Amino acid sequence: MLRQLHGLPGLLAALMLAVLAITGAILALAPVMDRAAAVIPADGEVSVAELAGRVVNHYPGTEQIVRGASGEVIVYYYRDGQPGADLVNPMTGDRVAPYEPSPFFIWVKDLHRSFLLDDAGRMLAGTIAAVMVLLCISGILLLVRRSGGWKALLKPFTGSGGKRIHAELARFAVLGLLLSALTGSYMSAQRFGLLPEPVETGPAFPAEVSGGQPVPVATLSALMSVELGDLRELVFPYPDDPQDVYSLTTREGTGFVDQATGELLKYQPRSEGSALKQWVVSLHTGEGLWWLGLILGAAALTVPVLAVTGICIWWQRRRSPGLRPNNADVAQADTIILVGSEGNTTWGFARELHATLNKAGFQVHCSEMNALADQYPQASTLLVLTSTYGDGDAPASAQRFMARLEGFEGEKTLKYAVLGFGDRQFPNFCQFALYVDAALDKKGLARLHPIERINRCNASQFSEWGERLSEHMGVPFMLTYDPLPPATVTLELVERADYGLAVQAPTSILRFKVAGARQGWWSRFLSRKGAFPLFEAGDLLGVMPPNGEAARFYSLASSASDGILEICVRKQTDGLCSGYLYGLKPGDCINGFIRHNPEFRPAVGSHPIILIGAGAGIGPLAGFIRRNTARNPMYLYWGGRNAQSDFLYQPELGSYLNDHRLTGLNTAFSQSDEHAYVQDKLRQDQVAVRRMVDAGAQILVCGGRDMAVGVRQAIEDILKPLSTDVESLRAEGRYLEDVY
Ligand SMILES: Cc1cc2nc3c(=O)[nH]c(=O)nc-3n(C[C@H](O)[C@H](O)[C@H](O)COP(=O)(O)O)c2cc1C
Repeated sequence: MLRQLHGLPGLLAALMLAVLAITGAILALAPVMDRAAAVIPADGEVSVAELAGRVVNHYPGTEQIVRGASGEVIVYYYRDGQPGADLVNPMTGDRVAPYEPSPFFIWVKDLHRSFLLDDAGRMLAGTIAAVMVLLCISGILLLVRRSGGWKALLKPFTGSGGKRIHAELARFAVLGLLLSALTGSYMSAQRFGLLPEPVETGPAFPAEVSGGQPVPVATLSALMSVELGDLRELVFPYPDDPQDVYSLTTREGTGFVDQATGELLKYQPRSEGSALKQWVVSLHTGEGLWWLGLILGAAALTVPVLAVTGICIWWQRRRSPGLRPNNADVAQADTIILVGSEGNTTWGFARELHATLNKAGFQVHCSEMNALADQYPQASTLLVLTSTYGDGDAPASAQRFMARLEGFEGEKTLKYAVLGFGDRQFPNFCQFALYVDAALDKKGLARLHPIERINRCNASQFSEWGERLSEHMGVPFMLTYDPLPPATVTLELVERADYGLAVQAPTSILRFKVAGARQGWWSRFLSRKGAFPLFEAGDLLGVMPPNGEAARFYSLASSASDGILEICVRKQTDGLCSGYLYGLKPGDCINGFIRHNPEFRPAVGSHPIILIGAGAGIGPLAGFIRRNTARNPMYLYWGGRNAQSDFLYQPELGSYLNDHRLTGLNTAFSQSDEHAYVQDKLRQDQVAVRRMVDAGAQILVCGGRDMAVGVRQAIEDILKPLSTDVESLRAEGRYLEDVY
């Protein structure tokens, strides 16, 4: 909000602000030049009477003497019937120079006051001054936020480029700009009647004047008691009119002086309103305060630079979609997301992460990697999402990251996780993310979670990473983001098989007819919008829940060549989408799309495949077995609750065993006499499992998170004698998990 309040008016008014500022800076020179040209006597050295006496000696036709705000003395006179004005030396009354206001300054003043547009322009200038007040106040608050508090306002700023220049200049200039803007707004408001303007009528002409013989002006007692420094103007009486008087205006007020007696007649002190107005004018123009004028002028000169850098910042922010309006401040954030991106797709994932963590109650700051701050005082978690380009090079928004990391003084308590985005087709898959992970480790930061790499923006890999991150951060949340909104097709339920009701694990195998699916080469050839893509068991079916929430993903238990689309769904308590699917009757239709998941597939070849799952996790495993027409050795370990109630795929598995698509089946039922879980069966079978792994077996695990943790532990124990472990198998692509 604060940022919009600062940015939007700034953008709109940038050009006009620059005009006002530059002309203001030029005008600020006028008092300095006036002062430089003037002869200024010391305080108390010259009285108005002495000055007037000296001037009259040189200018017998003097009409008026004016003392400018910068101390210069101007005499207006008539000579040979012609009016004239000279700058004079108050010590002698001599002419210093003819008084000719510079046409250039007059033009600049008009431009400054009204954009050369009279009243309409004056109103516009007044509005711009008010916008400037708003910009200054919001800018000060942004500076405070950026520095991490009022006390830190004078500390060096972090950041680089335009942002840093903008912040540093603003810190230098903001008070001067605020003063100019406030006084300018005040003057405009008075001029247009928004604030009361003091009316200075002056005293009425004196009813009684001595009318005596005029005496020399230098001897008039009322003028002798006024110091030159207090004089504003002295207007002389008409020559040869004894009834006329001198009109004297000083800093304090206005009065009349009898030209024969020297007496002060009818003095009227200046009103408070008028004095205030004069002060405001001086504070705005620097008149009489030449040093303030210089400061204000210097501050005004920063405005064009602030406008240009402000526009650059705004443009950069628009181009970096990850910088969200609800982005927490560096100084306050407990979680930092840094994004390395060239084509902006990684920003989409970062946005989802940012929004999800925000919802989960974290104070999240998200920025590009190039904007790595020197420190994050409140942060405990640093999440880096980066793509890779070229030969393992940094993407555009991360090119300065490594250099900035050298100066990074982050807390050693800051824990980090790196998520790489790349493409396995490149030889250096997510190489830059690997470099970043190693560099952060070298810097002494602790890993919150080991680096993971996402191939071709795979949405389900991202969701799975989110699950593991959620575990590490100790707060439940789900990441669902699909960079390309999928084209859905309508699927009609043709058959369902229900299990598990008796053991409170209602689970259904749902089989859909794929409307619009085109199989084989013809499908590929046509491959037009709306055609259903080919799919394999282990791929994911994305289902849009009826209330329009984000898609939920279900592992496919069939391949396109099976002629049916099959999923296995366990109805979750309060599960929005699982409840929706579980409630379908044959003939009902849903909208779905395919998300390929090539990461979760049995390897081709003759090495044994060990399939491990529990509950509905059997779906893709059953699909793999169905497709095992080559009769490669395939073993299934599966856990349910009770053989009589939720033995999913029991008839199919029997027939797969019979035709040797399945080599061995080992089941565990937790609500039977044996009270066993699938990991218990693995341990019982550990010699066989170890032998298979030693022979190059691949393990695929599918099911709930708790089951996966138990299985991992069991396999870890089983592998101990082999001097290998789950992580090594995982790195070789021999331990795959599809966990939810
Ligand atoms: C020219 C080019 C070079 C790439 N080089 C690599 C690479 O070396 N390693 C890699 O894993 N991915 C590479 N990629 C894939 C991108 O990292 C991947 O598409 C990523 O999702 C892009 O994210 P971004 O749009 O946020 O930059 C490359 C992509 C392009 C277009």
